[in-house]
Amino acid sequence: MLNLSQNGCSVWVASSTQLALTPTAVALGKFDGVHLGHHRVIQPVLHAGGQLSQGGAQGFAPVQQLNENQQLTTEQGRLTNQEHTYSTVVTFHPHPQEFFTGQPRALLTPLDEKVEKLRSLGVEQLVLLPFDKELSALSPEEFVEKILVQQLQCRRISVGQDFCFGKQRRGTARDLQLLAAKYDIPVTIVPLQTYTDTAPTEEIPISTSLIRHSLESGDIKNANLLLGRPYTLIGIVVQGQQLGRTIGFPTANLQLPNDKFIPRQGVYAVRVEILSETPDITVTQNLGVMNIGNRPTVNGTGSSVEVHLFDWSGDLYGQKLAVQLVEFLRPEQKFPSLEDLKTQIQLDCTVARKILSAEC
Ligand SMILES: Cc1cc2nc3c(=O)[nH]c(=O)nc-3n(C[C@H](O)[C@H](O)[C@H](O)COP(=O)(O)O)c2cc1C
Ligand SMILES: Nc1ncnc2c1ncn2[C@@H]1O[C@H](COP(=O)(O)OP(=O)(O)O)[C@@H](O)[C@H]1O
Repeated sequence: MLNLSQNGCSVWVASSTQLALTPTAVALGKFDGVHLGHHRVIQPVLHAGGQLSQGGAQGFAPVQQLNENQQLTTEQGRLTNQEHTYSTVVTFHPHPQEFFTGQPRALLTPLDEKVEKLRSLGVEQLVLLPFDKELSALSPEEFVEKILVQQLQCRRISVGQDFCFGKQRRGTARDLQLLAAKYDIPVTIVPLQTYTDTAPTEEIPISTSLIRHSLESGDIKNANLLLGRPYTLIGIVVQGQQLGRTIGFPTANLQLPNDKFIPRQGVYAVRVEILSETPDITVTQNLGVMNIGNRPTVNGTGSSVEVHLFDWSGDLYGQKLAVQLVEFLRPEQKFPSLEDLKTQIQLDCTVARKILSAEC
Protein backbone atom coordinates (compact mmCIF):
# COMPACT_ATOMS: atom_id res chain seq x y z
CA MET A 1 0.00 0.00 0.00
CA LEU A 2 1.38 3.42 -0.84
CA ASN A 3 0.26 6.96 -1.12
CA LEU A 4 1.71 8.47 -4.28
CA SER A 5 1.68 12.21 -4.14
CA GLN A 6 2.42 14.68 -6.89
CA ASN A 7 1.94 18.43 -7.06
CA GLY A 8 -0.01 18.30 -3.82
CA CYS A 9 -2.49 15.72 -5.19
CA SER A 10 -2.26 12.06 -4.43
CA VAL A 11 -3.72 8.70 -5.26
CA TRP A 12 -4.15 6.18 -2.49
CA VAL A 13 -2.99 2.79 -3.78
CA ALA A 14 -4.44 -0.10 -1.79
CA SER A 15 -3.12 -3.59 -2.46
CA SER A 16 -6.24 -5.18 -1.02
CA THR A 17 -9.83 -4.21 -0.36
CA GLN A 18 -9.18 -4.30 3.39
CA LEU A 19 -6.82 -1.35 3.01
CA ALA A 20 -9.15 0.71 0.84
CA LEU A 21 -10.64 4.02 1.94
CA THR A 22 -14.44 3.72 2.05
CA PRO A 23 -17.14 4.39 1.02
CA THR A 24 -16.34 4.33 -2.66
CA ALA A 25 -17.61 5.23 -6.11
CA VAL A 26 -15.98 2.57 -8.26
CA ALA A 27 -14.91 2.31 -11.90
CA LEU A 28 -14.16 -1.36 -12.56
CA GLY A 29 -11.81 -2.70 -15.21
CA LYS A 30 -8.22 -3.44 -16.23
CA PHE A 31 -7.63 0.03 -17.68
CA ASP A 32 -4.25 -0.80 -19.24
CA GLY A 33 -3.19 2.29 -21.17
CA VAL A 34 -5.81 4.52 -19.52
CA HIS A 35 -6.99 5.35 -23.05
CA LEU A 36 -9.86 7.55 -24.23
CA GLY A 37 -12.42 4.77 -23.80
CA HIS A 38 -11.22 4.25 -20.22
CA HIS A 39 -11.63 7.97 -19.50
CA ARG A 40 -15.32 7.63 -20.31
CA VAL A 41 -15.73 4.75 -17.87
CA ILE A 42 -13.88 6.55 -15.08
CA GLN A 43 -15.63 9.87 -15.58
CA PRO A 44 -18.95 9.02 -13.84
CA VAL A 45 -17.18 8.24 -10.55
CA LEU A 46 -15.21 11.48 -10.44
CA HIS A 47 -16.27 14.46 -8.38
CA ALA A 48 -17.36 17.54 -10.27
CA GLY A 49 -13.93 19.12 -9.80
CA GLY A 50 -12.28 16.24 -11.71
CA GLN A 51 -10.93 17.13 -15.11
CA LEU A 52 -13.49 14.99 -16.91
CA SER A 53 -16.52 16.27 -15.13
CA GLN A 54 -18.31 17.69 -18.19
CA GLY A 55 -19.97 15.64 -20.92
CA GLY A 56 -20.67 12.32 -19.20
CA ALA A 57 -21.23 8.97 -20.86
CA GLN A 58 -23.89 9.07 -23.54
CA GLY A 59 -27.39 8.65 -22.26
CA PHE A 60 -26.50 8.70 -18.58
CA ALA A 61 -27.15 11.09 -15.78
CA PRO A 62 -24.55 13.71 -14.83
CA VAL A 63 -21.73 12.87 -12.48
CA GLN A 64 -21.94 13.24 -8.75
CA GLN A 65 -21.57 16.72 -7.34
CA LEU A 66 -19.50 17.20 -4.21
CA ASN A 67 -20.67 20.37 -2.52
CA GLU A 68 -18.78 22.59 -0.09
CA ASN A 69 -19.98 20.59 2.91
CA GLN A 70 -18.65 17.38 1.43
CA GLN A 71 -22.14 16.13 0.75
CA LEU A 72 -22.54 13.74 -2.09
CA THR A 73 -25.66 13.78 -4.22
CA THR A 74 -26.42 11.18 -6.85
CA GLU A 75 -28.81 11.65 -9.75
CA GLN A 76 -31.26 9.44 -7.85
CA GLY A 77 -31.51 12.12 -5.23
CA ARG A 78 -29.75 10.00 -2.62
CA LEU A 79 -27.95 12.25 -0.19
CA THR A 80 -25.26 10.83 2.01
CA ASN A 81 -24.72 13.50 4.62
CA GLN A 82 -21.18 14.42 5.61
CA GLU A 83 -19.90 11.39 3.77
CA HIS A 84 -16.98 11.59 1.42
CA THR A 85 -17.18 8.95 -1.28
CA TYR A 86 -13.75 8.13 -2.70
CA SER A 87 -13.44 8.21 -6.50
CA THR A 88 -11.92 4.79 -6.90
CA VAL A 89 -10.58 2.68 -9.74
CA VAL A 90 -10.69 -1.02 -8.96
CA THR A 91 -8.46 -3.15 -11.11
CA PHE A 92 -6.92 -6.61 -11.14
CA HIS A 93 -3.27 -7.11 -10.28
CA PRO A 94 -1.55 -9.01 -11.76
CA HIS A 95 -3.34 -8.80 -15.08
CA PRO A 96 -5.83 -11.73 -15.27
CA GLN A 97 -4.17 -12.95 -18.49
CA GLU A 98 -0.92 -13.30 -16.54
CA PHE A 99 -2.71 -15.43 -13.93
CA PHE A 100 -4.29 -17.74 -16.52
CA THR A 101 -1.28 -18.11 -18.87
CA GLY A 102 1.52 -17.95 -16.29
CA GLN A 103 3.31 -15.59 -18.70
CA PRO A 104 4.27 -12.06 -17.66
CA ARG A 105 2.31 -9.50 -19.66
CA ALA A 106 3.87 -6.29 -20.93
CA LEU A 107 1.70 -3.28 -20.13
CA LEU A 108 1.03 0.03 -21.85
CA THR A 109 0.91 1.60 -18.38
CA PRO A 110 2.92 -0.21 -15.68
CA LEU A 111 1.70 0.56 -12.16
CA ASP A 112 3.54 3.87 -11.54
CA GLU A 113 2.45 5.27 -14.87
CA LYS A 114 -1.13 4.13 -14.36
CA VAL A 115 -1.24 5.81 -10.96
CA GLU A 116 0.05 9.06 -12.46
CA LYS A 117 -2.51 8.99 -15.28
CA LEU A 118 -5.38 8.21 -12.90
CA ARG A 119 -4.28 11.01 -10.60
CA SER A 120 -4.31 13.46 -13.48
CA LEU A 121 -7.93 12.47 -14.21
CA GLY A 122 -8.98 13.20 -10.63
CA VAL A 123 -9.10 9.62 -9.28
CA GLU A 124 -8.48 9.50 -5.52
CA GLN A 125 -7.82 5.82 -5.00
CA LEU A 126 -6.61 2.76 -6.90
CA VAL A 127 -7.51 -0.61 -5.43
CA LEU A 128 -5.54 -3.58 -6.71
CA LEU A 129 -7.53 -6.79 -6.42
CA PRO A 130 -5.02 -9.64 -6.21
CA PHE A 131 -6.18 -11.82 -9.10
CA ASP A 132 -5.77 -15.31 -7.66
CA LYS A 133 -7.60 -18.63 -7.46
CA GLU A 134 -9.92 -17.35 -4.76
CA LEU A 135 -10.95 -14.19 -6.60
CA SER A 136 -11.36 -15.92 -9.95
CA ALA A 137 -13.65 -18.50 -8.29
CA LEU A 138 -16.14 -15.93 -6.97
CA SER A 139 -19.55 -16.04 -8.65
CA PRO A 140 -20.91 -12.72 -9.95
CA GLU A 141 -23.27 -12.61 -6.95
CA GLU A 142 -20.42 -13.22 -4.48
CA PHE A 143 -18.22 -10.65 -6.19
CA VAL A 144 -20.88 -7.97 -5.82
CA GLU A 145 -21.77 -8.88 -2.26
CA LYS A 146 -18.30 -9.51 -0.80
CA ILE A 147 -16.04 -7.20 -2.76
CA LEU A 148 -18.22 -4.32 -3.84
CA VAL A 149 -20.82 -4.09 -1.10
CA GLN A 150 -19.16 -5.41 2.06
CA GLN A 151 -15.51 -4.57 1.51
CA LEU A 152 -15.58 -1.48 -0.68
CA GLN A 153 -18.90 -0.08 0.49
CA CYS A 154 -19.74 0.99 -3.02
CA ARG A 155 -22.16 3.86 -3.49
CA ARG A 156 -21.94 3.92 -7.27
CA ILE A 157 -20.34 1.80 -10.01
CA SER A 158 -19.25 2.46 -13.58
CA VAL A 159 -18.18 -0.16 -16.14
CA GLY A 160 -17.68 -0.40 -19.89
CA GLN A 161 -20.34 -2.10 -21.98
CA ASP A 162 -18.13 -5.16 -22.55
CA PHE A 163 -17.25 -5.65 -18.86
CA CYS A 164 -17.33 -9.28 -17.67
CA PHE A 165 -16.76 -10.47 -14.13
CA GLY A 166 -16.97 -13.38 -11.74
CA LYS A 167 -16.14 -17.05 -12.26
CA GLN A 168 -15.43 -17.82 -15.93
CA ARG A 169 -16.35 -14.22 -16.73
CA ARG A 170 -19.98 -15.26 -16.52
CA GLY A 171 -21.32 -11.92 -15.27
CA THR A 172 -22.06 -9.18 -17.80
CA ALA A 173 -22.40 -5.43 -17.25
CA ARG A 174 -26.18 -5.84 -17.27
CA ASP A 175 -25.90 -8.61 -14.63
CA LEU A 176 -23.86 -6.25 -12.51
CA GLN A 177 -26.56 -3.61 -12.86
CA LEU A 178 -29.27 -6.06 -11.75
CA LEU A 179 -27.23 -7.48 -8.85
CA ALA A 180 -26.18 -4.04 -7.60
CA ALA A 181 -29.76 -2.78 -7.77
CA LYS A 182 -30.58 -5.16 -4.92
CA TYR A 183 -28.30 -3.03 -2.76
CA ASP A 184 -29.59 0.22 -4.24
CA ILE A 185 -26.28 0.88 -5.99
CA PRO A 186 -26.61 2.61 -9.39
CA VAL A 187 -24.43 1.17 -12.17
CA THR A 188 -23.48 3.25 -15.20
CA ILE A 189 -22.82 1.12 -18.29
CA VAL A 190 -20.67 3.17 -20.62
CA PRO A 191 -21.02 2.46 -24.36
CA LEU A 192 -17.73 1.55 -26.06
CA GLN A 193 -16.10 4.65 -27.45
CA THR A 194 -15.34 4.29 -31.13
CA TYR A 195 -13.23 6.11 -33.68
CA THR A 196 -13.53 6.32 -37.43
CA ASP A 197 -10.87 4.41 -39.30
CA THR A 198 -9.66 5.31 -42.82
CA ALA A 199 -12.69 3.53 -44.24
CA PRO A 200 -15.11 6.43 -43.58
CA THR A 201 -18.05 4.33 -42.50
CA GLU A 202 -16.21 2.00 -40.17
CA GLU A 203 -16.60 2.79 -36.47
CA ILE A 204 -14.01 0.83 -34.47
CA PRO A 205 -14.11 0.51 -30.68
CA ILE A 206 -11.02 1.91 -28.96
CA SER A 207 -9.22 -0.88 -27.14
CA THR A 208 -5.94 -1.66 -25.45
CA SER A 209 -5.23 -4.40 -27.98
CA LEU A 210 -5.77 -2.03 -30.90
CA ILE A 211 -3.26 0.38 -29.37
CA ARG A 212 -0.78 -2.48 -28.87
CA HIS A 213 -1.18 -3.49 -32.54
CA SER A 214 -0.62 0.09 -33.65
CA LEU A 215 2.55 0.34 -31.55
CA GLU A 216 3.78 -3.05 -32.82
CA SER A 217 3.41 -1.89 -36.40
CA GLY A 218 4.94 1.56 -35.81
CA ASP A 219 1.64 3.39 -36.38
CA ILE A 220 2.35 5.87 -33.62
CA LYS A 221 -0.14 8.44 -34.84
CA ASN A 222 -2.97 5.95 -34.45
CA ALA A 223 -1.77 4.77 -31.05
CA ASN A 224 -1.52 8.36 -29.83
CA LEU A 225 -4.94 9.21 -31.23
CA LEU A 226 -6.59 6.34 -29.34
CA LEU A 227 -4.66 7.02 -26.15
CA GLY A 228 -5.52 10.70 -26.25
CA ARG A 229 -1.87 11.51 -25.53
CA PRO A 230 1.55 10.42 -26.86
CA TYR A 231 2.71 6.90 -25.97
CA THR A 232 5.54 7.50 -23.52
CA LEU A 233 8.57 5.55 -22.33
CA ILE A 234 9.69 6.60 -18.85
CA GLY A 235 13.04 5.40 -17.57
CA ILE A 236 16.30 6.14 -15.83
CA VAL A 237 19.44 6.96 -17.85
CA VAL A 238 22.11 4.27 -17.49
CA GLN A 239 25.57 3.83 -19.00
CA GLY A 240 25.98 2.28 -22.43
CA GLN A 241 29.08 1.46 -24.46
CA GLN A 242 30.12 5.13 -24.56
CA LEU A 243 30.38 4.98 -28.35
CA GLY A 244 27.70 7.56 -29.11
CA ARG A 245 29.88 10.50 -28.14
CA THR A 246 32.64 9.26 -30.48
CA ILE A 247 30.36 9.66 -33.53
CA GLY A 248 28.92 12.98 -32.40
CA PHE A 249 25.60 11.51 -31.25
CA PRO A 250 25.62 10.84 -27.52
CA THR A 251 22.56 8.81 -26.58
CA ALA A 252 20.92 8.48 -23.18
CA ASN A 253 20.27 4.76 -22.64
CA LEU A 254 17.00 4.19 -20.81
CA GLN A 255 16.25 1.52 -18.25
CA LEU A 256 12.48 0.96 -18.41
CA PRO A 257 10.18 -0.92 -16.03
CA ASN A 258 10.45 -4.65 -16.86
CA ASP A 259 6.77 -4.89 -17.68
CA LYS A 260 6.63 -1.89 -20.05
CA PHE A 261 5.26 -2.66 -23.51
CA ILE A 262 7.97 -1.87 -26.08
CA PRO A 263 6.82 -0.65 -29.52
CA ARG A 264 8.27 -1.74 -32.88
CA GLN A 265 12.05 -1.73 -33.09
CA GLY A 266 13.52 1.16 -35.07
CA VAL A 267 14.10 4.89 -35.12
CA TYR A 268 11.58 7.52 -33.94
CA ALA A 269 11.08 11.29 -33.77
CA VAL A 270 10.44 12.07 -30.11
CA ARG A 271 9.82 14.74 -27.50
CA VAL A 272 11.75 14.33 -24.29
CA GLU A 273 10.99 15.64 -20.83
CA ILE A 274 13.82 15.61 -18.35
CA LEU A 275 12.17 15.04 -15.00
CA SER A 276 13.85 16.46 -11.94
CA GLU A 277 14.75 14.64 -8.74
CA THR A 278 11.46 15.84 -7.26
CA PRO A 279 9.09 13.18 -8.55
CA ASP A 280 7.73 14.05 -11.95
CA ILE A 281 8.24 17.80 -12.00
CA THR A 282 9.13 18.64 -15.56
CA VAL A 283 12.19 20.82 -15.74
CA THR A 284 12.84 20.87 -19.45
CA GLN A 285 11.32 19.72 -22.70
CA ASN A 286 13.44 18.76 -25.68
CA LEU A 287 13.18 17.30 -29.15
CA GLY A 288 15.22 14.35 -30.33
CA VAL A 289 15.55 10.97 -32.02
CA MET A 290 15.27 7.56 -30.42
CA ASN A 291 16.44 4.10 -31.41
CA ILE A 292 14.89 0.90 -30.10
CA GLY A 293 16.89 -2.16 -31.08
CA ASN A 294 19.93 -4.39 -30.82
CA ARG A 295 22.46 -2.07 -32.50
CA PRO A 296 23.73 -4.65 -34.99
CA THR A 297 26.33 -2.19 -36.39
CA VAL A 298 28.26 -2.23 -33.12
CA ASN A 299 27.44 -5.88 -32.32
CA GLY A 300 25.16 -4.78 -29.51
CA THR A 301 23.94 -7.41 -27.10
CA GLY A 302 20.30 -7.30 -26.09
CA SER A 303 17.71 -4.68 -26.85
CA SER A 304 18.25 -1.06 -25.88
CA VAL A 305 16.21 2.13 -25.89
CA GLU A 306 18.33 5.22 -26.44
CA VAL A 307 17.61 8.82 -27.16
CA HIS A 308 19.68 11.66 -28.60
CA LEU A 309 18.50 15.14 -27.60
CA PHE A 310 18.86 17.97 -30.13
CA ASP A 311 20.88 21.03 -29.13
CA TRP A 312 21.56 19.71 -25.65
CA SER A 313 24.75 18.90 -23.80
CA GLY A 314 25.44 17.82 -20.25
CA ASP A 315 25.21 14.75 -18.06
CA LEU A 316 21.99 12.76 -17.92
CA TYR A 317 23.18 9.66 -16.06
CA GLY A 318 20.76 8.79 -13.27
CA GLN A 319 18.10 11.23 -14.52
CA LYS A 320 14.53 10.20 -15.24
CA LEU A 321 13.38 10.88 -18.79
CA ALA A 322 9.90 10.72 -20.29
CA VAL A 323 10.16 10.07 -24.02
CA GLN A 324 6.99 10.76 -26.01
CA LEU A 325 6.80 8.95 -29.33
CA VAL A 326 5.73 11.15 -32.22
CA GLU A 327 6.54 9.24 -35.42
CA PHE A 328 8.27 6.07 -36.56
CA LEU A 329 11.03 6.92 -39.06
CA ARG A 330 12.65 3.66 -40.18
CA PRO A 331 13.61 0.14 -39.08
CA GLU A 332 17.02 -0.46 -37.50
CA GLN A 333 19.74 -1.58 -39.94
CA LYS A 334 23.22 -3.07 -39.82
CA PHE A 335 25.60 -0.57 -41.41
CA PRO A 336 29.02 -1.52 -42.86
CA SER A 337 30.80 1.09 -40.70
CA LEU A 338 30.29 3.56 -37.87
CA GLU A 339 30.79 6.33 -40.45
CA ASP A 340 27.76 5.06 -42.43
CA LEU A 341 25.72 4.84 -39.25
CA LYS A 342 26.69 8.42 -38.41
CA THR A 343 25.59 9.63 -41.88
CA GLN A 344 22.24 7.89 -41.46
CA ILE A 345 21.69 9.33 -37.96
CA GLN A 346 22.39 12.81 -39.35
CA LEU A 347 19.65 12.17 -41.90
CA ASP A 348 17.31 10.85 -39.20
CA CYS A 349 17.84 14.06 -37.23
CA THR A 350 16.98 16.23 -40.24
CA VAL A 351 13.79 14.28 -40.92
CA ALA A 352 12.81 14.29 -37.22
CA ARG A 353 13.38 18.03 -36.85
CA LYS A 354 11.06 18.65 -39.81
CA ILE A 355 8.34 16.40 -38.40
CA LEU A 356 8.61 17.83 -34.90
CA SER A 357 8.66 21.46 -36.01
CA ALA A 358 5.60 20.89 -38.22
CA GLU A 359 3.85 19.50 -35.13
CA CYS A 360 4.27 22.63 -32.99
C1 LIG B 1 18.72 8.03 -34.27
C2 LIG B 1 19.49 6.77 -34.06
C3 LIG B 1 19.43 5.77 -35.02
C4 LIG B 1 20.15 4.60 -34.86
N1 LIG B 1 20.10 3.64 -35.82
C5 LIG B 1 20.83 2.52 -35.69
C6 LIG B 1 20.83 1.53 -36.72
O1 LIG B 1 20.11 1.61 -37.73
N2 LIG B 1 21.63 0.45 -36.57
C7 LIG B 1 22.44 0.28 -35.47
O2 LIG B 1 23.13 -0.70 -35.40
N3 LIG B 1 22.41 1.18 -34.45
C8 LIG B 1 21.65 2.29 -34.54
N4 LIG B 1 21.65 3.23 -33.53
C9 LIG B 1 22.33 2.91 -32.27
C10 LIG B 1 23.79 3.24 -32.28
O3 LIG B 1 24.49 2.11 -32.71
C11 LIG B 1 24.21 3.64 -30.86
O4 LIG B 1 23.56 4.83 -30.55
C12 LIG B 1 25.68 3.82 -30.74
O5 LIG B 1 26.30 2.60 -30.92
C13 LIG B 1 26.04 4.41 -29.39
O6 LIG B 1 25.70 3.51 -28.36
P1 LIG B 1 26.06 3.83 -26.84
O7 LIG B 1 24.99 4.75 -26.32
O8 LIG B 1 26.00 2.49 -26.16
O9 LIG B 1 27.39 4.45 -26.79
C14 LIG B 1 20.93 4.40 -33.68
C15 LIG B 1 20.96 5.42 -32.70
C16 LIG B 1 20.24 6.57 -32.88
C17 LIG B 1 20.29 7.64 -31.82
N1 LIG C 1 22.46 15.63 -26.60
C1 LIG C 1 22.53 14.57 -25.79
N2 LIG C 1 21.65 13.56 -25.87
C2 LIG C 1 21.74 12.49 -25.08
N3 LIG C 1 22.69 12.34 -24.14
C3 LIG C 1 23.61 13.32 -23.99
C4 LIG C 1 23.58 14.46 -24.82
N4 LIG C 1 24.61 15.25 -24.49
C5 LIG C 1 25.25 14.65 -23.49
N5 LIG C 1 24.68 13.48 -23.17
C6 LIG C 1 25.21 12.60 -22.12
O1 LIG C 1 25.98 11.62 -22.75
C7 LIG C 1 25.55 10.30 -22.43
C8 LIG C 1 25.57 9.43 -23.62
O2 LIG C 1 26.83 9.38 -24.24
P1 LIG C 1 27.29 8.04 -24.90
O3 LIG C 1 28.68 8.24 -25.43
O4 LIG C 1 26.24 7.59 -25.88
O5 LIG C 1 27.40 7.11 -23.65
P2 LIG C 1 26.51 5.85 -23.19
O6 LIG C 1 26.94 4.76 -24.08
O7 LIG C 1 26.87 5.64 -21.75
O8 LIG C 1 25.06 6.21 -23.37
C9 LIG C 1 24.14 10.47 -21.91
O9 LIG C 1 23.79 9.50 -20.95
C10 LIG C 1 24.20 11.87 -21.31
O10 LIG C 1 24.64 11.79 -19.98
